[in-house]
Amino acid sequence: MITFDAVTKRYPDGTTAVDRLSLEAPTGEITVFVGPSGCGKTTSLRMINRMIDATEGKILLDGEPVQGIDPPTLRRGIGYVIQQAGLFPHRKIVDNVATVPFLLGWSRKKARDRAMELLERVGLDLSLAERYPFQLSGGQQQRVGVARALAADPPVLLMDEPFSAVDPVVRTSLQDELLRLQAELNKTIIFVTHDIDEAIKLGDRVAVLRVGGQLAQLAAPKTLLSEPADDFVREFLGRDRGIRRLQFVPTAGLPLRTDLTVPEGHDGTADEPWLLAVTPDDRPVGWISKDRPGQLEQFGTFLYGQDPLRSALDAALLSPSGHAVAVDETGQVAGVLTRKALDQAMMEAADG
Ligand SMILES: Nc1ncnc2c1ncn2[C@@H]1O[C@H](COP(=O)(O)OP(=O)(O)OP(=O)(O)O)[C@@H](O)[C@H]1O
Repeated sequence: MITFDAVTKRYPDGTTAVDRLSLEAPTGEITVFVGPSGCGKTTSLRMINRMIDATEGKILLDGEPVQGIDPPTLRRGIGYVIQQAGLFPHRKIVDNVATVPFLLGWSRKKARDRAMELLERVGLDLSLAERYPFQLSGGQQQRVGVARALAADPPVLLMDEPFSAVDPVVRTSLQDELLRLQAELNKTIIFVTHDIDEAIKLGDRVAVLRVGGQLAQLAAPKTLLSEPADDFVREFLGRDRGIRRLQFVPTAGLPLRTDLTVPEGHDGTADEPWLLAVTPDDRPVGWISKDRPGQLEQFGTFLYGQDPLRSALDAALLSPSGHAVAVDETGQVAGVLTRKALDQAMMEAADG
């Protein structure tokens, strides 16, 4: 566990970057620091591995003040990932990752084997191992940065806006990869971002900081969205806070209609305005409208019971029928969540 106990950082020019920050980042969890530019996120992060020293207060690592640990020893137990990956430009990818284990006294072969294992773990093609950083895309470099930070198997990982320099698609896949890795590794991670969506997706807990370096709120993402502590947090969360909340509402147990599916090629005659055409093994093909029976209209699906209500809403909005198609893990239709049932579920979510 990492503990901030009334930590203040004043720079020599008088700027108070962090102001009496107190919080706990539990072991094995991702704690996200989020807030507007200049609110002290990076300063807070760097005080943990003593790249910056606190002016007042204490930071404890499993109860031990970091101020009492010499920086090289401290940093051996702390991986650090930054925005532009910060790779050594003249070393091959495999050697970038092997550097830390090698410095820790591992044999060159063992360090390289470990590096290859980690490159695979972060989802990189091993054929890239012999390349130099400039021969990789930004997203690939970022994965190498994560592999390198994990090389010495540190219990703590500090990540400073690690995914903000890549495009949104790559960014989403890096986020997914981090969550997948974390489910295996259970590191204690502090993750800095200014992107509230990223904070909500990745954080077990999210600390919202305001300019001046004060903690505005520390809460689980769901609580943050439903009970923002004050106007600053509410505003920072943005206008679509209501939609984001649906991310945390389960679809398990929602009533599905199973009488709206018909075999492919059906002529659309029924009392229903919309019917869902399915293959013989129950995979959705398209919606048939009573008004345009010869035409298949597009549909949207969500994984029933696993995807949240936000995905069901998205599926409904993707289709002119306004209904969402619920599928199971095999892709077969579990039923149809009608617009009416969806509206009901959203109303209940807003009340709760
Ligand atoms: N070396 C320094 N000397 C003086 N002031 C500094 C120094 N480094 C940072 N600051 C100031 O401290 C405050 C917090 O900076 P910090 O980099 O921690 O913010 P941040 O939340 O990480 O910002 P960003 O999202 O823009 O990276 C800012 O007002 C910044 O200008």
